[in-house]
This record gives sequence, C-alpha cells and structure tokens, in this order.
Amino acid sequence: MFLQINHIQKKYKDKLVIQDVSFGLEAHQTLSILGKSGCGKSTLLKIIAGIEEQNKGDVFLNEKNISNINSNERNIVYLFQEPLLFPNLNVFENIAFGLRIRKLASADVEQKVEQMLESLELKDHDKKMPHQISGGQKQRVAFGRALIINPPLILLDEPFSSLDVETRATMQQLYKTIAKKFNITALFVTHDLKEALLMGDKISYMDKGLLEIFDSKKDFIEADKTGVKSEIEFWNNL
Ligand SMILES: Nc1ncnc2c1ncn2[C@@H]1O[C@H](COP(=O)(O)OP(=O)(O)OP(=O)(O)O)[C@@H](O)[C@H]1O
Repeated sequence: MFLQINHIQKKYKDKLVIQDVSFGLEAHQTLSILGKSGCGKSTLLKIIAGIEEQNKGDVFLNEKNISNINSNERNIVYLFQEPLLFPNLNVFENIAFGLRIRKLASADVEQKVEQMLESLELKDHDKKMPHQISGGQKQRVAFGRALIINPPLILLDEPFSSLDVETRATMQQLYKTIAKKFNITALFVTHDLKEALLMGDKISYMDKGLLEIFDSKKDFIEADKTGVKSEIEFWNNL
C-alpha cells in the first residue's frame, strides 16, 4: 500500500478522539472519508500531515515510516475549506510559488504554470489578484499551487463545502479529471453523502474515532450507518 495507517490513537487531554484507526490506500486512488461533525476526520488528516502528533500508531508513506518526520519534510499537502492564497501575489505567481522556491529555471516555471492554468481552466485569470477571483477559482488556484510540486499525497478537508451547489458540482467534476491526469493519491474528507460517493475510488465512514473502509460502493450504499438507505427512502416517500 502506498499509504498505510496502523492503529492510530489520539487523545486531547482525557478525551479519546481517535480510538484505533488502520487502513491502506493504493497509489493514485482517492479515499473518501464521510463522517459527522466532531467524529475525528480533521484530526486524522492533521496526524497524517504531521501537524498533530498521535498517542499511538504509525503512518507509512511509500513503505517508509514517517511518524517521526517533521510536517514540512513530509511534502504532504493539506488543503482546507478556505483556500489560503498569498494575497500579494497574482494567480500565476501563487501557482508558481513552489517552483520558484525550488529555484527552477524561469522558462520551466513558465511552461509548467501555463500547463497548470490550462488544466484548471484558469488561463484568463492569470494576472488577477486573489481578491479579484471567485471562491471556486480560488480553490482551483490552491489546487494548482499544491499539484505543481508533485506531492506524494494530498489531504482535502471539505474543500468544496463553502461553494454554492453549482460551483461545487463543477469543482467535483474538475477534481475527477485532474486526479486522473496528475495521478493524485488523496484523502477526501466530506460530510456530504453524494460527494463521498462521487469523489472516492474507495469510500470510508468515520464514527466516534473509528474508520471503516467499504469493499465496494454497493456495500457502502447498503450499510445502515452511512445513511444512503434512509436518503433513498426519503425521496421514495415524497
Ligand atoms: N486542539 C484540540 N484540542 C482539544 N480538542 C480538540 C482539538 N482539536 C479537535 N478537538 C476535538 O476533537 C474532536 C474531533 O475534532 P475534529 O476536528 O477532528 O472533527 P471533524 O470530524 O473534523 O469535525 P468537523 O466535520 O466539524 O470539522 C472534537 O470533539 C473536537 O472538539
């Protein structure tokens, strides 16, 4: 497995937030993590990113135990609901940032950023500043800035939840396209049932600090706790 999580436990003081979480994820796959507010989703992502420290358990990335490696040396990208862009840099330079600090030649930066702008349908916005673009466009710039450095793993923490329904649907489609194009390996946290089903190659459900991965979408739909059956019942009863 490209990402292997073994028996992670996390307590905040005496409160057990993550009980015992283990799972594996193959490279180039997206795992959706569905769960109600407070079930420990963000805490799990923070542990994998190295922002929080677990009390027990290990994180392996590409066969290497990264549990004791500093967050900035893990090269894992963590994308939040609200995209954090550099307010004083335009769209082009926000995306180029990771390449500039790695001292890539200007011509290479230009070529890579142009390609990324094209993939993210941002070509007409390259000169704009972050305050001049919409929420969906900001989220696309944040994706571009993350993807351009080829991170081994991307952690998405409800990335589309502040967007309106239509923009959200567009972003979901775009995510599917770029995930395939850039061979992304990702964890996608959401509290939206449909989004979990759409975004994940694999789907999991988190509840009270425990996580279950389903073997298939059919199993996920049929399990009572995921809420799919009651959703279907609701529409049938209308
Ligand atoms: N730094 C912290 N100190 C103490 N308790 C925390 C801390 N961070 C999170 N918690 C608690 O841990 C539990 C899990 O929080 P977490 O943010 O992981 O939930 P979540 O599933 O991501 O929720 P949401 O969907 O609302 O973001 C919550 O009860 C929260 O109050």
